[in-house]
Parts: sequence; C-alpha cells; structure tokens
Amino acid sequence: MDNDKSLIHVRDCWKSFPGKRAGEEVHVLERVNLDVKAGEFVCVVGPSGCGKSTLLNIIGGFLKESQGDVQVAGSAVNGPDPRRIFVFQENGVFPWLTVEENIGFGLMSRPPREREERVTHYIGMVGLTGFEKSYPRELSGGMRQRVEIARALAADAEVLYMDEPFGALDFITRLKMRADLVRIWQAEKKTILFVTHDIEEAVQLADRVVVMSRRPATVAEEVRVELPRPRDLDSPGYLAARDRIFAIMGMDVHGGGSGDLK
Ligand SMILES: Nc1ncnc2c1ncn2[C@@H]1O[C@H](COP(=O)(O)OP(=O)(O)OP(=O)(O)O)[C@@H](O)[C@H]1O
Repeated sequence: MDNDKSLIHVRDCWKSFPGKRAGEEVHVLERVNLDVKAGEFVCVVGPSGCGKSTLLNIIGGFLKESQGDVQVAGSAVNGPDPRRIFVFQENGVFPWLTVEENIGFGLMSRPPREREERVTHYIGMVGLTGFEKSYPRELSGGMRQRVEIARALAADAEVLYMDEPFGALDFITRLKMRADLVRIWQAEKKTILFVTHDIEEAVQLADRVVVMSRRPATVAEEVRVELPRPRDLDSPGYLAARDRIFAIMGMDVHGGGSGDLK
C-alpha cells in the first residue's frame, strides 16, 4: 500500500524508553511499518507487552517515536487531535454527566438543535434509547462502552483508536459489542485502528490483522481477512485466518490455544 492512499502512515518507527538504570534503554518498537487506508478496520495483535499500546499512543500523538516517520492524513503527528478519538478499556465517560451530556460533550460549539439531533441519533445507534438521563454508575460496563463509542461518533471523529476497548467486559457482552461495532462501522465508514491480544476478536472484526512480534516488536506479518460480515465463527475461512495468525505467533491452536495471548 502506498502513502498516497493511506490515512495512517508509519515508516521505520522505533521507540525506546529509559530503563531503570542510568543510561539503560528498553527497546520496544523496532522498524515498524504500518499503513491504514481511510475507512479500513485494522486490528493489531501481538504478545503481551510487545508494544501494541505504545504504537497506538505514538500514532495517536500521546507518545513521540524515538525515530521514524508517523503521519496521519498527510501530516506529521505532533500531539493528540480531536478528530481522532481514543476509546480505552477503562471507562472514559464522565461520571458526573448523564448519557446525553457525555455524548454531547464534544459538541458544545454546535447549535443546540444540531447537538440535540446528533446526540439522539447516536444514542439510538448504540442502543441506549431510554437511558438518556442515566448516569454512568447506573449503567453496565457494556453500556458505558457504548456511551464512549457514541461520544466519539457524535463528535464526528474520522479515526477511532481503540485499545482493548472490550477487555473488561464479560464474554457474552464482548461478543455483542463486537457485533455492534461492526454494524456501526459499516454504517459510519470510520477508520478504526484496534489493539487487542485476542486473535479471535481480531479475525471477527478486521479487514486486516497486523501481527506483531515479541519485543522489540516489529510487524511480523499482516493477514487480510476477506470474509463477509457478520462473520460466521465456524466457517472454514474464519478458522483458516485464525490459525494462520496463531502459526505466525508460534502457537498451535489445536494443541490447546485459547485465542488469548496473555
Ligand atoms: N512510559 C514507559 N516507560 C518505560 N517503559 C514503558 C513505558 N510504556 C511502556 N513501557 C514498556 O514498553 C513495553 C510495551 O508496553 P505496551 O503497553 O505498549 O505493550 P502491549 O503490547 O500493549 O501490552 P499488553 O498486551 O500487555 O497490553 C512494556 O515492556 C512496557 O513495560
């Protein structure tokens, strides 16, 4: 994929952190290359601690690369940008605001009528109609994640950076959230860069799965998942993609792997 067509463009990205001892460095990323096209859904998987979040934070502008070229929409990343929103595992919603106030938070500069319409639209899209006046503490974990997703969508973010957004949810809620996210992504055509340690989640969601190596991490391989959505988790194509990623990670799924790399 060439730079002209990619919204996110990472070339030869290196990242080190200072180690515990003076002069020591912890090498986390080594020559990482990644391109994501507008509208693509890309998942990044890799062993625990390999540097997935570090890479996402560099692309999102929260960390600076040690070396390399990191661009989004044709410009070097120099800090966080309100057009590109993070959705984390932990609740990022404001506990003192209601659902509708949380979702409308980034829309204060818009005329009240438009703000109201957008909030109502996205509350409906994430299935929270009837909970407009509820506070986060009155909602389940899955519902709070829906509020966060709706907030990002209402603010018209062009890119969603998602770091294990469903990691804290129970299994059934996670499955439901994945299905909902795919439906929302198909309706909204946003670009999504999604970090997970769960290979099955990645294959269920992504157009392309970027598999990272152990630390210092680089991109070991990319696996394109060309399967119709919603995906049939028993289909030969799904199982083949999943097993391919396990093999790249040096794991044998038939020898008892769980799909979870932690
Ligand atoms: N600010 C920092 N200072 C020093 N080391 C750091 C810092 N941030 C991350 N690291 C180290 O960088 C490595 C990669 O961390 P990162 O959180 O990016 O990995 P990850 O692949 O997202 O992990 P996980 O799958 O467990 O969430 C880890 O060894 C971590 O300890």
